Amino acid sequence: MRIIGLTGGIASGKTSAAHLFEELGAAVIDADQLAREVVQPGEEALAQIATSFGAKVLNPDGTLNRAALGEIVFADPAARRTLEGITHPAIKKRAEEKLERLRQAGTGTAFYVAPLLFEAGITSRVHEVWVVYLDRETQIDRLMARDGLTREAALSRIASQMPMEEKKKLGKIVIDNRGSREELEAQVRRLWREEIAERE
Ligand SMILES: CC(C)(COP(=O)(O)OP(=O)(O)OC[C@H]1O[C@@H](n2cnc3c(N)ncnc32)[C@H](O)[C@@H]1O)[C@@H](O)C(=O)NCCC(=O)NCCS
Ligand SMILES: Nc1ncnc2c1ncn2[C@@H]1O[C@H](COP(=O)(O)OP(=O)(O)OP(=O)(O)O)[C@@H](O)[C@H]1O
Repeated sequence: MRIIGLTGGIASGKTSAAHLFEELGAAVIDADQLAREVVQPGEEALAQIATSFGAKVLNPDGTLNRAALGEIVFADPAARRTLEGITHPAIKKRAEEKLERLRQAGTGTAFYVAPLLFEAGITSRVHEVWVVYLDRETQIDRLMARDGLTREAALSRIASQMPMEEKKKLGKIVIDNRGSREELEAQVRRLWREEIAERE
């Protein structure tokens, strides 16, 4: 099974691109989704987060208060590393399990969508890396609009990741998402045809 790592900066359009590939028939595993699964009530990682960060990162019903935790970790690199130390092993384990299931089902190509593919050193687990790219101002605008963040909060999230220009240099294929959704879709369709369908 060929595994394509799909990455890019925050709000670059990874999820949007992955949905389009999925509509065309691709198998997709999304690290952000796995990150949500591993902190569900009853999961070990949630208990560890509560121990490390205190009850202020929990909602009254015991679920994770993502906004409160986000405010802490995107302003403090040491806190972010603590959180990653808890969640990343659980995310990687779940990803391996899902990939194994796809392999057993005879899947030809699978996308592993992960914002921190480079930062977390997961590139060795995929066969090639594709990067969804966006210029900084468009990235700030889309991030503020999607998550209702101030410019300052958007900038601190962007600063917590490898700069997009660096990521762009490391991609075998770069999907340019500066344009419209239609332009994104056209690129995805072309890549599907030329890089996946014709090779399977
Ligand atoms: C801090 C948390 C609670 C904030 O939750 P929130 O719902 O606001 O954001 P969400 O999870 O949807 O992430 C949105 C985007 O933020 C960026 N991001 C998330 N975690 C990180 C991180 N540790 N470092 C840098 N960027 C990150 C990614 O681009 C991601 O796509 C959450 O992101 C989290 O648990 N992060 C740690 C797990 C992790 O590293 N996830 C990234 C995928 S491996
Ligand atoms: N070509 C486009 N034109 C306008 N808006 C877009 C385009 N592509 C994506 N968006 C919007 O930009 C925002 C970010 O896109 P998306 O959620 O796909 O990014 P992402 O890389 O998965 O982000 P994250 O790293 O935070 O998970 C979303 O609100 C999405 O609807």
